[in-house]
Amino acid sequence: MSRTKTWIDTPTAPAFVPPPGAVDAHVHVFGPEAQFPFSPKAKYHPEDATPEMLFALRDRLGFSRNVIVQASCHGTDNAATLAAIAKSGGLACGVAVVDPDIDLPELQRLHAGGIRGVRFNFLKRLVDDAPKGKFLEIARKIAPLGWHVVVYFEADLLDELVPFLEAIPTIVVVDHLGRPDIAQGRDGKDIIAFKHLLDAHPHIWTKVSGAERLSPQGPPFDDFVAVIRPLVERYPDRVLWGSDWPHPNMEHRIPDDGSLVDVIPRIAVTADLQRKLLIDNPMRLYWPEFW
Ligand SMILES: O=C(O)/C=C(\CC(=O)C(=O)O)C(=O)O
Repeated sequence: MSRTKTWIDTPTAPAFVPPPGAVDAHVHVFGPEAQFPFSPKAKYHPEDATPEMLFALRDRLGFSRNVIVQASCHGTDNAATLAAIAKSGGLACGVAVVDPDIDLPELQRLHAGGIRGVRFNFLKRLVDDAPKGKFLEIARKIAPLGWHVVVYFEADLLDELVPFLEAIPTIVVVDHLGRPDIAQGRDGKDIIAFKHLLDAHPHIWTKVSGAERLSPQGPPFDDFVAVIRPLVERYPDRVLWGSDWPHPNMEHRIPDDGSLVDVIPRIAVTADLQRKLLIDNPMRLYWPEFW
């Protein structure tokens, strides 16, 4: 598999200036492969996207902190994510991918390394299987540590996943809004179903991220803004935002991170909403000791 590069080295500086202390709550690191080889089961083979590159991007975009989410290309070996957190000087936390037989000492090691959640990935193009029963076992094990669960699925799976999401005993954060079809508009069936889910389950949060993946129109993402702004206003205390750098699998539509940041003030239109989205909500979840 040839290695793919899915990011711009020097993105545009955004016009929007995030408030001091803002958290970019969905990023990844890849490798470096020489030190942290990719999983034999990886479905893509990215170029190295190192912690140093991530921290330079964080500063360029005007953010203070990152949440590093273990990407599927590293499987359940969280070493690259942990190494990046360790290099961040306390400015990054992480979300791990773990096996169901993980024991308490290993969970405590991950906690000491800055992990605050686990991710369950349901995308068939990224993982071979997504065993709900085993995921629930993991969710029960991590709950006493005060961690939460991050779930990545596409809209066509939502109905089927509801009982599973209901059974998770922690906060659940849905990646990229459960990937609705934005072309359906703000009253489309995918968004209506997602609103029903959030209305009925106060423990379910969402990342209002992924404009570059979800918007058929592309920059400046007017279609995404029209559909997602009402959600930020409806669930102001349950939304997170992430750039998704280095944009895995986006080699054919590599986004400019500056243009993604400029979506923020259009979906969170007041200073109060921006503070909740970028500071209050992620800090409550990832750095509650400072909150
Ligand atoms: O990370 C993302 O936001 C999206 C991904 C990759 C991914 O999740 C993974 O590799 O674990 C995708 O849609 O290809």
